[in-house]
Parts: sequence; C-alpha cells; structure tokens
Amino acid sequence: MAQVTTVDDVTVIATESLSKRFPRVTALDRLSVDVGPGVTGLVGANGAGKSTLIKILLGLSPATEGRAEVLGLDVATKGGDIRERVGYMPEHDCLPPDVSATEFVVHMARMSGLPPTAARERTADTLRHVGLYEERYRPIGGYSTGMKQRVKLAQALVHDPQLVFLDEPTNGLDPVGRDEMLGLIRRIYTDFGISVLVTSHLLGELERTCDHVVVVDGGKLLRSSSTTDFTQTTTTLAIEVTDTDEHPDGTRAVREALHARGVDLLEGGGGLPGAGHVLLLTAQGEETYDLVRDVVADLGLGLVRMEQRRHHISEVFTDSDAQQDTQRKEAVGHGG
Ligand SMILES: Nc1ncnc2c1ncn2[C@@H]1O[C@H](COP(=O)(O)OP(=O)(O)OP(=O)(O)O)[C@@H](O)[C@H]1O
Repeated sequence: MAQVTTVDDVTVIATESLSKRFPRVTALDRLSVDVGPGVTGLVGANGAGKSTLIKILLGLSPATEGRAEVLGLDVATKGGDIRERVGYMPEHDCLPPDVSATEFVVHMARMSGLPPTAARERTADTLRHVGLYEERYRPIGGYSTGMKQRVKLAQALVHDPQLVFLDEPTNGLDPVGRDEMLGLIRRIYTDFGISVLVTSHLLGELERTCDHVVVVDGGKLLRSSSTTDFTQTTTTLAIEVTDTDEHPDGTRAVREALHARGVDLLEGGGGLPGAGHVLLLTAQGEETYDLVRDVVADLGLGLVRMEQRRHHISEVFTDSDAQQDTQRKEAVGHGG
C-alpha cells in the first residue's frame, strides 16, 4: 500500500482487501481500491456499503479484515489524525434547529481546534462559499433542505481540510438545487485544492462532477476508473441516411453496399433516437469514414449523421453479472 501524505502525490485513499461484516450482512467484501487527488465519485445502490466505507476511513468504525489508509495514515491507529485533516458531511440530518448557521459552524470550527477569531473568519468565508451568507443568522430549523445541505457542507470545510467525504450531498434536492450543489462540490477542488470523495446512487450526476468514479456493489468493487475512461469514445460508428425514390429504404441499401465491400454491421441501434434507421459498425480507422462516405454518395443518398458513440457510465452496470438486482436498476434508471 502506498505511503503517501500529500494531495500532490498519487494516493489519497488506499484500501486493501477491506471487509466489514455485520451479524446479518457483509457490508464490505474484500474491497481494494486506490483513490488519487481530485473529485472522486463513490457510486452504488442503497446498501452497497458506501457509508460503511466512509466510517471506516474516518477511523470511526473498525474493519473486520483488511487495511486502509487515508492521506498515508492507517485508519486502525490514526483516526484522530485523519479526522483533523479530513472533513465529513454525513448523509442524515444532524443539525440543531435552534441555532443559526453561523453559531453552528463556528462551534464546529472551534471543535476542530481553531482559535475564536480564526473560527469566526473561516465560518464567514465558508458560508459565503456555499451561498448561505445572507441567511447565516437565522435559526437552521427554518431552512429548506438545500440550505441545510449547505450548512452540512460548510461545517465539513470550515477547518480547511485536505480531503472531504461527502455522503449523498444531493439527497432530497430538486434538480436546480442538485446542480448548484454539484457545482459547489466541483469548486471545492478547483478553487481550494481540497480533494473530494462524494457518494451517490445517481450515476448521471457523477459523470459531470467527478474526475474518477469508483463503483461498489454488494460491498465489492465493481469498477474504478477515470470518468473519461467510463465515457470514452468507442470505435463504434453510428450512421443515418436519407431515403430516395431510387432507394426507398436507404438504410437497407447502405447495409447491403457495405456488406458487399466486406463491412459487416453491428446488431441493433443501441437505443439511439430513430434506432431502426441507425446503422452501427466498428470503425477500423480513417478509411472506414471514407468508405461510408463513398458508399452513401454512390447510392445518391444524403448522410444525416455519422458519429462515434460514447459510453455512458451506467453501462458499467449492464456489463455486470449481478444485473438483475432491482434496487440497482432503480439507481441506473434515476441516473439519467
Ligand atoms: N451498524 C450496522 N449494523 C448492521 N448492519 C449495518 C450497519 N450499518 C450498515 N449496515 C448494513 O450494511 C450494508 C451497507 O450499508 P451502508 O449504509 O454502508 O450502505 P450505503 O451504500 O451507504 O447505502 P445508503 O445510501 O442507503 O446509506 C446494508 O445492508 C446495511 O443494512
């Protein structure tokens, strides 16, 4: 396991065969994963083990087996040091209703060891960053869900951590609130250089926000890769053509002409709009583009589009053996 302590280096979180067993359920099952600097999404359906992993990484809950390090510190022995350097936004509502955002966040800053003046200054800066400056003296009990999520985010950031764990920060937010929260999360890294581990059961939102995505399923690692690898351009070309009087089924004419030149098409339209009219084939290089263009021109058809398909993160689940899990399908369905 890498011994690394700064976010300039490669590993921010490292786990090795990490397991957590409760009497009735295995929440984490020999999970080995390395996470580098930047914004990392930890995605999985409800019950996949995300919150359990965060609690172990904070040193709040012991693992049954295996090891983990956060910022180069062993979670089994250095929980206190880790919590000094790491901010934590818990999933569930945990805010006192009778105090203001300012009072609460100053209190959390003091708990983290900041002197009174620094605590007040950092609180003002952090509340401004999360967009709660105007309402900062009102009692939290009167806040909307979105405002409460921002208070939780502010208290995770107030002691200027190197890394933050955000557990389902978009939970309960409407689409606008969710977009705003995702923008804030992105800026935690781009503006302040604080690395982020953010959990979600919504795949689509991670695609836009994260540099790297770790997918867990039933406590096991399903996949860990950069977001660009998830969504990278494939070599699959999608082609759509017009019909003409001479070729009333232009799609078929192209298929036959390509077949005659030794190019076989892939099955199905892949759920693309107008899928019945979409031809899919594997591009072998520039010459495939030239061939398609020539075939379409020779037939006198119009080329509506010729484009490379992109993967969607959710395809990781359709590739998985455990595809039948209803709960996870729901997660994918809502991930749009
Ligand atoms: N303290 C506990 N005692 C017994 N079982 C637990 C405990 N904490 C979590 N579990 C179980 O471990 C599994 C993983 O739970 P965990 O909360 O880590 O999932 P999650 O991915 O964070 O999902 P959610 O988003 O719903 O919190 C679940 O089956 C859960 O019921």
